[in-house]
Amino acid sequence: MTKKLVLVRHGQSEWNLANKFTGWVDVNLSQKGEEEAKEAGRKIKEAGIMFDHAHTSVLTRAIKTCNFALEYSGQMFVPVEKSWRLNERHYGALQGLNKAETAEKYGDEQVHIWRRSYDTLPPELSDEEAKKQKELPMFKHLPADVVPRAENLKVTLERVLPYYFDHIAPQLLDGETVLVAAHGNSLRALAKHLEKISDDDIMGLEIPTGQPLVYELDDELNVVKKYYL
Ligand SMILES: O=C(O)[C@@H](CO)OP(=O)(O)O
Repeated sequence: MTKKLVLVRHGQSEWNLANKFTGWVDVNLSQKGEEEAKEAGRKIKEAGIMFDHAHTSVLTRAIKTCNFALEYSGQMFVPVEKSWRLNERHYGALQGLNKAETAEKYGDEQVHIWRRSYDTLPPELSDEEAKKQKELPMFKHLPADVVPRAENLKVTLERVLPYYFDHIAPQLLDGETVLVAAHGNSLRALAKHLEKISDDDIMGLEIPTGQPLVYELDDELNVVKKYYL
């Protein structure tokens, strides 16, 4: 039996709009982002997709996108699980900086490497910033060892996959239809695994905001079909 997994990258955030590196900073959706998330819900409804479970990160922009997608597809009853493991990739000391200004300072090439290379880490948070981050209510229950100071896609993949294997895959294997509302890079990590994309080729994969991406999977969770609604 074909299994269905739908990924939705959160709608445009206030920092996507301001062109700032965001990562684990908990910014809100922009007006346009809310509209994108509602539209994702309408598209899901139109496609007749009904979910058994939904998963999102602990960051507001993804949670709101998940809620809007469920509300506008008429299925707010669906149980939602939240995990830090679905958070955006941590952008380290780049968080809060403007992407264009950073490219002027360090060069386009360096910024492209920080943004899209599989295994180059961006500069880390300072001790003081790391301490402040750890005190935030959404992270204070996490062991210090798992709160990053910076992540590349490789590290992101390594913390997303255990969640996929333990929480999402078992539901798919039970024949359930699952929604994951998360972030550009946590979803790129998941897509890399599902589509068996190489470390080099993953640099070229972009997932647009607010557009539901459907994977149809076989009994061993291999992708048989992939399409955007
Ligand atoms: O700033 C971020 O956290 C991400 C996603 O918006 O940016 P990038 O496109 O560089 O991965």
